[in-house]
Amino acid sequence: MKLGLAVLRISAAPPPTSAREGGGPLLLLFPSSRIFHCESSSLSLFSSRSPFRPLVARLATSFESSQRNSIHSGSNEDEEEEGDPYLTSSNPSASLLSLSEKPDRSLALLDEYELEELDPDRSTCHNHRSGYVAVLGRPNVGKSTLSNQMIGQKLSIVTEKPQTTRHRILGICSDPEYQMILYDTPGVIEKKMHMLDSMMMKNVRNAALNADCVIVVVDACKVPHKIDDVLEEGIGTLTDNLPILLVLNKKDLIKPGEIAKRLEWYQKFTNVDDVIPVSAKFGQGVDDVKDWILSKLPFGPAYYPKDIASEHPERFFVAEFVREKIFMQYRNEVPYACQVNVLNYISRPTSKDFIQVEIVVEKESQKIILIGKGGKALKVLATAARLDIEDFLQKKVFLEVEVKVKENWRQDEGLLRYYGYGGQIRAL
Ligand SMILES: Nc1nc2c(ncn2[C@@H]2O[C@H](COP(=O)(O)OP(=O)(O)OP(=O)(O)O)[C@@H](O)[C@H]2O)c(=O)[nH]1
Repeated sequence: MKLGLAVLRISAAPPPTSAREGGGPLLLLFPSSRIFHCESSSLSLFSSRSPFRPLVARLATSFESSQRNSIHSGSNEDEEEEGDPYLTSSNPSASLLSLSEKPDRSLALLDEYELEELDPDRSTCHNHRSGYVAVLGRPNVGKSTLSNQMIGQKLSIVTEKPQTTRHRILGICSDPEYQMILYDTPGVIEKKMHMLDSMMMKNVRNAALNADCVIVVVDACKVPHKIDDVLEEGIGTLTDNLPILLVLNKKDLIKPGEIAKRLEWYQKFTNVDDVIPVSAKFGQGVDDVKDWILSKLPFGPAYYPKDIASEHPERFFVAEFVREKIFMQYRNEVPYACQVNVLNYISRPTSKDFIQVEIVVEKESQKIILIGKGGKALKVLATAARLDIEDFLQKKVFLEVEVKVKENWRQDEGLLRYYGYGGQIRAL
């Protein structure tokens, strides 16, 4: 394969005032002699201090395709009219990253330019395993807690409320010997109240399409139950081909004798390959789960550079942190009626980064609750979110939060796709 050396800078909207501290031109090896040199940058994604350097090759492809789309739609009015109104060339941030495509392993191999792994012998990968794992289960069973533990970093927000996870979150756990790519998925629900629920469940299913093995998490505190609903919703007809592990989570909350009984029940009455009891919250049994996954992953090179933990951009996690705080601070229906969008993310080398966030709610009454008397509640929320975001980004930020009403956004397919529930998120 012919290699090309590229300097990649992908533009974000609006363009940052300048490159972020600690960033710099990024040298990449591409599997062609073509040179990418796109103006401006969102070097926040590639900052040497950030662990979240998304798979640049995919972003480049995504950027390239959005460029192609703009040119194409500009030359063909009919097609532009038929297209998604949110993704036209007038929306410069329409660079999309598909969450259902597996990246090309050979590209990931080349991306590891920084590492000695460019050693040509590595392509044989006799001892290296890599693959995808779908983490499925009903709401609130501890899927996100388990995924975070395995990755060793908080990528998915965790609250005591069910259905916190809305997106399929891809987390990458790497070691010199392996790379496991985990899809933390929204909890499987049978009753779909909104279009949002249906789209979330479709994303659960798509996670299994890529999977080399599946983990079904159940809550050890609950009376043992069949997991057919989870398998049907999450895997569909793929059941025969995929190794399945049942993780009996929250074992810290029940007596050892009870754990043994539950293990026996699940081994007897579910059609899974193995059952492992864990306490995801306290990290007990998590290594056993990892060992099981490793035994099921195929041999082959890594899909992603070894030093990244996710391919979601930083702005995705910023929005998730705000959403987590909403779940923690507000009650009843309000958190479920909220959608958080990052409108602006501007890196400023001489002052704090500027992040502008909107919280979309469905009703004026929800907006009033969110803001609180004299804006107090919103201020508490923004402060709590900012502290977590700063901790995550390892730098100070200026966070501006506004609340908007969009009636029935949970039923609006176009908006839902724009918000990233259609299996594609904005890359930058
Ligand atoms: N005691 C105990 N609590 C746990 C354990 N794992 C998760 N939890 C708690 O269970 C609640 C739900 O955990 P999550 O990880 O958000 O569950 P989830 O399955 O991802 O939830 P959804 O977003 O509804 O899909 C949180 O309050 C966690 O702290 C565990 O091993 N032991």
